[in-house]
Amino acid sequence: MAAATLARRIGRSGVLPLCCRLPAWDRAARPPPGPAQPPGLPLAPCRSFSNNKIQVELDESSGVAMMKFKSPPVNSLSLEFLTEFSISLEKLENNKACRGVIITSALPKIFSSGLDITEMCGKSIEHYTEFWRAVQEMWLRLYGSNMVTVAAVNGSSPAGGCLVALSCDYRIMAENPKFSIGLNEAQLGIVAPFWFKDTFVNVVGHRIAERSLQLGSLHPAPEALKLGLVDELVPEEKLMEKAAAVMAQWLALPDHARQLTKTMMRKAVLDRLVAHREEDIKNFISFVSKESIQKSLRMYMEMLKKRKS
Ligand SMILES: CCCCC/C=C/C(=O)SCCNC(=O)CCNC(=O)[C@H](O)C(C)(C)COP(=O)(O)OP(=O)(O)OC[C@H]1O[C@@H](n2cnc3c(N)ncnc32)[C@H](O)[C@@H]1OP(=O)(O)O
Repeated sequence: MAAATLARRIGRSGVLPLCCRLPAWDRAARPPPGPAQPPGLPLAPCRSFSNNKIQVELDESSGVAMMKFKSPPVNSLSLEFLTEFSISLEKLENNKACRGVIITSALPKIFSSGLDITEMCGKSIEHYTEFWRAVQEMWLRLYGSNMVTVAAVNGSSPAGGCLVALSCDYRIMAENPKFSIGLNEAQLGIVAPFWFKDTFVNVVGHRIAERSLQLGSLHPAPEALKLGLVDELVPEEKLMEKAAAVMAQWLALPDHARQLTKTMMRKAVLDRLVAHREEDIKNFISFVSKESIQKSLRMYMEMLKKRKS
């Protein structure tokens, strides 16, 4: 199905951020999961669905879904990717058998390269509107999710990729100093919107966020740990095992208590975007339509290509 059609469908379905929905207290009561499953073993019984860019497998016995980004070369967050992402989250959220999701990448060395820059270059106002609505939708769903969300960051994760990780409940990163993470928008000559910033501040605090945002810093994994941008580092081969163990720990608590606490911590930030969604889209369009911004984005893309050759 074309991305535009999928995106329109989300728009028509009037999806509300989860902070505005009835919480899922009525989910099937489950006993706390046992010890984490050993790595490499297939999770069973398993329901899986796979779209073009994201693969999802739900282990119904543990209530844990594994979501893998698989959009080469760099898992950039295109309109199509974002639409699949939101739909996948919605499917899991509405599935009573699912209580948590681990988000990772199926590609080596890259978690996600952030928003697809080509979606912000030389496109129509209609396209920018649709794209930005899809970015908002993804964040509202992920940040407002009632599920436990664990990011297993197995590669670099700039800008929008970092936002995905920041929006989860817990971040585990592969301890490779070549992998970096951060909101580097300023390096592209663009500005992270207020809700990117709010999400960042909620994780690392105001001072660290301010410095990192102004400098557009990409932090190598060990530095990201020191700043609290990720919660722990583990050797790459242990990443999924650790993510499963962390998930089991979080799922050992009663859903309703954890979910109410999460809502209490995140609601103000979510509500702020919900209240200003249309204004935020207008701001994005007016910003990205500026010739100077278009020039910066084109130059950045050229720099990426030159660096390669
Ligand atoms: C305006 C309001 C604010 C909007 C907020 C914006 C948020 C964002 O997320 S903006 C995007 C920020 N992202 C980045 O700065 C990352 C840029 N990419 C990289 O640094 C690197 O590509 C990498 C570290 C992610 C991977 O490096 P490497 O493995 O060496 O791969 P290449 O650099 O050779 O890239 C392969 C291929 O992919 C293209 N590409 C990379 N990132 C993006 C992207 N974000 N959007 C679109 N395309 C991207 C890159 O140009 C290469 O293309 P080809 O040369 O055609 O193969």
